[in-house]
Amino acid sequence: MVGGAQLEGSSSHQTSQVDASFMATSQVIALRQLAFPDHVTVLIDILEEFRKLQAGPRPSQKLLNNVNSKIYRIRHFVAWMSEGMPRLSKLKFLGQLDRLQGWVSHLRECSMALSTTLHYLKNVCQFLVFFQETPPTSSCVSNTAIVKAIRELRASIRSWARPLAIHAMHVKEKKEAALHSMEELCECRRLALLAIPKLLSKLEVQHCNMDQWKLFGYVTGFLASLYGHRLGVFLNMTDGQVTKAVHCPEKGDYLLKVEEHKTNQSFGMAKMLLSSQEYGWLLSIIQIKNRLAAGSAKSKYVFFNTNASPSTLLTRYLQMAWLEMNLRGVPTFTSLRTAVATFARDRHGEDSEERHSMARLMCHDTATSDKFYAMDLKQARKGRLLFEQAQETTSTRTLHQVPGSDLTAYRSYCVAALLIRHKLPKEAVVEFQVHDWLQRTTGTDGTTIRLTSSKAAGHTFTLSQQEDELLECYFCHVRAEATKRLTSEQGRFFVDCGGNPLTNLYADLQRLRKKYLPQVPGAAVDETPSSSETPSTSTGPASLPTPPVSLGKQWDRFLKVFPVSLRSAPPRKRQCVGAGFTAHRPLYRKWRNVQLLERSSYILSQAMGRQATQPTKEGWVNNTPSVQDVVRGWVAPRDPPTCSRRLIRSISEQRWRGLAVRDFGGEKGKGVVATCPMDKGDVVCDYHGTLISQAEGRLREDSIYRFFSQEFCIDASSRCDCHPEVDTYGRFLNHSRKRPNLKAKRFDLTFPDGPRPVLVFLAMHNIKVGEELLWDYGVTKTSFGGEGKDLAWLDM
Ligand SMILES: C[S@@+](CC[C@H](N)C(=O)[O-])C[C@H]1O[C@@H](n2cnc3c(N)ncnc32)[C@H](O)[C@@H]1O
Repeated sequence: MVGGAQLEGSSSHQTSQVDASFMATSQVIALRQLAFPDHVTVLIDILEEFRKLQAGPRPSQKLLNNVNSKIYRIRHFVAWMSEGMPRLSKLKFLGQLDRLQGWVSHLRECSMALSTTLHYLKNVCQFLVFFQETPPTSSCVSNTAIVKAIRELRASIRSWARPLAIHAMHVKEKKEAALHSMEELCECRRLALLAIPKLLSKLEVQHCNMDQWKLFGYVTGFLASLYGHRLGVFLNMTDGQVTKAVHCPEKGDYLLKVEEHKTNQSFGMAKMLLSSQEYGWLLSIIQIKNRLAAGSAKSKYVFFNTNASPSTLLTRYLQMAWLEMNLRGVPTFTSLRTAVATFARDRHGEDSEERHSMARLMCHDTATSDKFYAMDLKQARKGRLLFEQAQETTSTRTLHQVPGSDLTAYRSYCVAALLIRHKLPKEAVVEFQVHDWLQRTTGTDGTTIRLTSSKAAGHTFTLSQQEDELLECYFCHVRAEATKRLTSEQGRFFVDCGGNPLTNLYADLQRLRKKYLPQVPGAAVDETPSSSETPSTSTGPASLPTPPVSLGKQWDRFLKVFPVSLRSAPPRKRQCVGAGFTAHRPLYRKWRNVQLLERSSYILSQAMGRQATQPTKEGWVNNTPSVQDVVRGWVAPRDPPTCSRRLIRSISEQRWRGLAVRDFGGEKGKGVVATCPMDKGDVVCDYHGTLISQAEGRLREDSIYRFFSQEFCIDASSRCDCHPEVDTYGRFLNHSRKRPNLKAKRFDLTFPDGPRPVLVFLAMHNIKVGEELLWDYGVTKTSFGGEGKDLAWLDM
């Protein structure tokens, strides 16, 4: 028996390097150490051939390392199989089944990681397959023996699959438990923003190692929790790279590029866009270094050491800062990276362009991570949401648990932004159209909106990005919620909670005034809410001395601590106070209201089924909905969307809900977008025009607004005689072959003036606010003898 050192001293230089690193690991120490028969040249040759085949013509360093590891494992196998055997050059020992079984049991007995054992088995199996295909001429081992050996190894590999899967599950579980939350990452940056300037000023007055390390911890923690860069990126960041960062004077930011890091071969330089403040931190660190003793000043690295090398203890410094910030767990750069990459995937979707561009910035391989990332609660929740959304109807797609008063308050902020910040006259805000919103243009200085309705025509204003987001959120959620029950709407941007155009803007302003300026003497406070809206009861100054913004935050926290469910008991005063909610009464009242709403809807949903349930049977002791509560929540069932009476009315009056025409410009021109969520199967509108025969349709002058069905033609080239005052929607619907969300369906309806066929568009799946409505015109570039061969959009 020979020691491990002899195994290292193999003929190949590369192998010996790998062996050396392997020898350091406990698994190898646990493996029975055997002598590889170096004197058997046929073995050396065949191993060398195998190595070449595995490495291919131009192997990367990583591949070379992997191949060396493979060879190492095969050498171990050969050493085991050949030990004490005669005439080794005949290679008969390779087919010794009992020896092979002994080797497999030996692997099992060693305290190796499961995955490592599996590597041994797979590599040897691969080698034997290679051997079977290209046996050396001196080989006397029979093909049957090799086949049996391969079979034995494959059976072993299969038997490891299950324990390995269980092991992988445990690893994932551990990862789940260690994943930092998004709140932690944000909190880290918030606290770092406060701590870094203080540390910098302290270091300016007097240098102290502890402060310097903490500073490194805070700065790297800040950047890593945002960009998820590897430790190596911070270790290798040099003064030169900082001073050479690309500066954008207009925006005041800097693009910093770090050349040396683990994956620069695949991703190039690691990049970070820094604000001037963040960039200033790095410059200050460099200045601190230059003021210090010569040793540190020699270091070219930003996160310097007392000698010229980079600071190797950055992870320790990060952990020090983390501890000081009182955040959960013990972070490493890898754990922050995992969290950042997980949130990017959860937020933007697995295959989204946003996720991939974030991954490119953080030099991160999404394909590998998808294999190894743990599914966390948030992801599971998101998955559930997908299932729920797949079965969602408009009636269930509500802003759950957001009281009407809060929705109204949100609108008030939007109105106030336009009236007060942008100084728009009242009529302009009242007349602001959905169409104007959809036509807004985005430039470097913000989003510009041009008002077009007669009373407001000529008004133009520019919103900041934040204001744009505020209004977009209002449009997509609050307005969409308000208008969802309407059968048609007038296209005004600001509507009350019943979806009607808003006229009394001052009520909105008064509402805000009442919230924010309760003590202004003589401020005329209009106590009456606009007719169809709920007054904002929970936020009045008398009932709630704390500012309304913090109430919102408190409510979020309150809900987290005391989640509302059908069965949960309202929190007691002691519990509220214990959890830090001193002014708990309004929160408690709100909690009960939310539960009451949930319970009423539950009773209603039960009553729709076969067995109506009495509230008392649910075992609810208090906060039980009364008959009035339940009745209030009841909505009369709507006619099915395709009910002919309803269709005839909508077509005759050209009243369609949730549609707006948007000008996309260019070749595409106008199109129609949804301003309200729509459900699969919803009737969207008809293709409105003059019904003529196919033959007549062909005789008329060419038009892009003519619809040919198999039996008739609808001509929408000009406004129709029945609605000369409106631009009907159907004619503006654009085409998509690959992503249509509407399909055209023929209905035969009897109108007051007689029966006739109509073409109606139905939603093919649930449609979101802002989505363009598209249907497949049924033509491709090759249709009509290739007439449209130059029209790229036909195939899109
Ligand atoms: C029925 S009209 C649709 C409304 C039209 N976009 C407009 O502004 O009046 C059909 C014409 O719209 C244009 N169009 C339709 N779908 C398109 C698409 N996906 N991309 C570009 N142009 C499209 C083509 O010019 C087509 O002839």
